[in-house]
Amino acid sequence: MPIKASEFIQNSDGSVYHLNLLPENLANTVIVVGDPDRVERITRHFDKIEFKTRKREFHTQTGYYKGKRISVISTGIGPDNIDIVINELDALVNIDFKTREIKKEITSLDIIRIGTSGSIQEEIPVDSFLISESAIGFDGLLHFYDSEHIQDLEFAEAFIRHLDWFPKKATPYVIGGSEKLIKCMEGTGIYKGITGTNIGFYGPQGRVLRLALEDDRMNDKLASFTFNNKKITNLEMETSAIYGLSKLLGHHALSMNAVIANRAAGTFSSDPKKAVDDLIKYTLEQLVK
Ligand SMILES: O=P(O)(O)O[C@H]1O[C@H](CO)[C@@H](O)[C@H]1O
Ligand SMILES: O=c1cc[nH]c(=O)[nH]1
Repeated sequence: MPIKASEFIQNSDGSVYHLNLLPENLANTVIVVGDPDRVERITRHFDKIEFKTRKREFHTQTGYYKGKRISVISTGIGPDNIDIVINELDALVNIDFKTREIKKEITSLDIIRIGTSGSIQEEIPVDSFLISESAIGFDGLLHFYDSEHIQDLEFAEAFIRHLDWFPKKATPYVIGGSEKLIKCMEGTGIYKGITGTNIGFYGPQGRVLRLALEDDRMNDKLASFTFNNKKITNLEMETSAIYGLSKLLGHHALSMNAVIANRAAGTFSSDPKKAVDDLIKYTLEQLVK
């Protein structure tokens, strides 16, 4: 049965609604970044760019790095955008754009996020790199999908108890990153940890400018929580949603974080652009090693 016009939406040229892409425009290795300007900062290292498009915050370039075909796509900020990006990436490989039916053979993408993040552990300094071994989502997105079978429910329950989590906030969910991609990306001096994904940059990450927080001890409690000897290391705004939707759809996903803030120490990188550029170069090299 073809998927209805209101559910799987194609533009007049046949491309998918928000990303503006046709299946042939996408490589099977996809780098996702928050900032649209970061797309070019990645593809300037490419040997060749074969395709470029942009719509809203979703900028895409596909090309070759040392012979490997890679697409780079910006997601903009937040898990709501990730819902769009991962569903449309999956549609590009797993829905037939002519018949609008789900394909019999499912294709698995490698999806690597290169993002910025704030450390909540004092010993993880600014300008370091961190691989998100798993993610804890405070955003609630995954609960709209049939997803309990892929969540680490025990971890989430221990977390809720430790933080005395306010029940009007979304229930936290925990999802692992791709083992295959962790092996590909790990290296000397690269931290590994559990990344907290937040629905905002200020209050949801415990930042206070003029507004009081529901729990002003939240970041201390986040930092002191341990589960199976693992700690929550850093906060950002996309990884749990990427991990959750990718796992449900059968894709491999991993987040690489440039730590630009250290929340425990109250410090911020003096050159965040350099930290991101260094992480871009590292990640590209690991993909072709
Ligand atoms: O640098 P990017 O990839 O945008 O990631 C981080 O930076 C943004 C907030 O400044 C959020 O998107 C957060 O996840
Ligand atoms: O502290 C930080 C830094 C970058 N991105 C975030 O979401 N938080």
